[in-house]
Amino acid sequence: MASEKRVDLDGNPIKPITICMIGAGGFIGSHLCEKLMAETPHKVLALDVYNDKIKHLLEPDSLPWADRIQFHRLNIKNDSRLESLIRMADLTINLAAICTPADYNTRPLDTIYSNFIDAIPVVKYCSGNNKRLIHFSTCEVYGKTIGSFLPKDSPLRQDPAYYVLSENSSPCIFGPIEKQRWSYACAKQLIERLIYAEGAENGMDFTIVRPFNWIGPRMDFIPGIDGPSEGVPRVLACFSNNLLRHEPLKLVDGGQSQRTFIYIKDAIEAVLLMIENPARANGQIFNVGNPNNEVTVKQLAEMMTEVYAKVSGEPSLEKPTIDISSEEFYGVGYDDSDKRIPDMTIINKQLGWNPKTSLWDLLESTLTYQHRTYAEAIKQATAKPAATS
Ligand SMILES: NC(=O)c1ccc[n+]([C@@H]2O[C@H](COP(=O)([O-])OP(=O)(O)OC[C@H]3O[C@@H](n4cnc5c(N)ncnc54)[C@H](O)[C@@H]3O)[C@@H](O)[C@H]2O)c1
Ligand SMILES: O=c1ccn([C@@H]2O[C@H](COP(=O)(O)OP(=O)(O)O[C@H]3OC[C@@H](O)[C@H](O)[C@H]3O)[C@@H](O)[C@H]2O)c(=O)[nH]1
Repeated sequence: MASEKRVDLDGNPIKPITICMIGAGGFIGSHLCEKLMAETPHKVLALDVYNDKIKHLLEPDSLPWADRIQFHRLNIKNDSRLESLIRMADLTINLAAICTPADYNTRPLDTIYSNFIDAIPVVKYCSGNNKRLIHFSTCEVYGKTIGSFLPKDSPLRQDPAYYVLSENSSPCIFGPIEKQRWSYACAKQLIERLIYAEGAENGMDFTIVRPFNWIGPRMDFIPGIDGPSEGVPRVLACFSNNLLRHEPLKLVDGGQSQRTFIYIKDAIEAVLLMIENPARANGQIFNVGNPNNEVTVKQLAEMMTEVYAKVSGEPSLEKPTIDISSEEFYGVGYDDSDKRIPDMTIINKQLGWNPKTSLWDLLESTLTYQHRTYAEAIKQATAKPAATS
């Protein structure tokens, strides 16, 4: 637990602060709250429309950190309490967003409002009240790699200069407007520019985080169990759902896109360093990812199938994957990032941070959690229709 002796990276004692965390009830928020409660003396004002993923931190009242976390159920679109909560805190962390790709092309208005318009008051209140802001952006702001425009057989595709994504030098390359997939990336890019401008013109203290596919327990939902049956979560939950239901994993356009996946617990270490080392983090944009964990989506599906068989003790299907077109899976207007390797130079220099967990290990702990949490509920849900017929 928190001790007076905790020091920052420059050896100065860390003073307890109050954090206004918007979107605290989501995947990343729940892990960040857990870390802050278990390992620091900081207080959290946790804002969200939901609190299911942090219930274990809020109840019972006898929890050792009960007086350091306070949940406020509110929608930042239309709640006048927002400014006073930001004013009560030393630091605001904004995680609130629509951030599932299935929504970007089917609900582009909600996506743009959520990621740009709704974030504007948060930036304004922080700037106007001289409060520090840590804002969650995304690796999607890079869009496609320069290399993806080269001929397929060009040797330059192997040159990192054509695909490694660097905060201060890589361009942001999106598809045409009719490819509404990019509504999210574009809204995130504009809010980054607004925050950067508040820093440049009005001296606001800010840090921008660009997460590269953070994954782990409590990510999204399992359709039909703790989310809508027709809902499409991000790939970890889609594939977990298929494995739990003994269905083949669906590979969008053959699963050739590449991603680097990082364990949520590694990534949260980086966020804690940003929180506690403002002098090193202010004014920075940080990639947070694990460049060593790169796979194609097809390779991810194969590895998840193998790991799930191990942790569940159930044999895998003879044909564990099937191909599906992006139009059938996501609808019209979908497009994809081809490859995402984060440059780690800046975060390494400023915060001395490096990711640790291999893809196999993070999948093993995550799929153990998925199996323990959902296997029984799925069994019951799938048994029901048979029992009533
Ligand atoms: N998980 C990743 O790998 C990843 C990658 C890139 C970017 N990000 C960014 O990180 C942030 C958090 O992502 P996450 O994975 O935890 O997503 P999440 O959907 O689990 O969490 C977002 C939370 O924000 C809340 N929220 C949304 N709109 C709100 C509103 N108007 N008022 C109050 N609360 C609201 C939601 O209820 C949810 O609990 C997002 O900004 C996302 O764009 C995440
Ligand atoms: O069942 C599925 C689901 C997804 N996929 C593919 O898997 C890849 C990864 O999909 P995800 O749903 O995790 O989302 P993406 O990596 O494309 O975007 C994510 O990136 C970072 C964040 O900003 C967001 O959380 C989200 O936009 C995509 O190529 C997608 O087409 C499948 O092949 N099958």
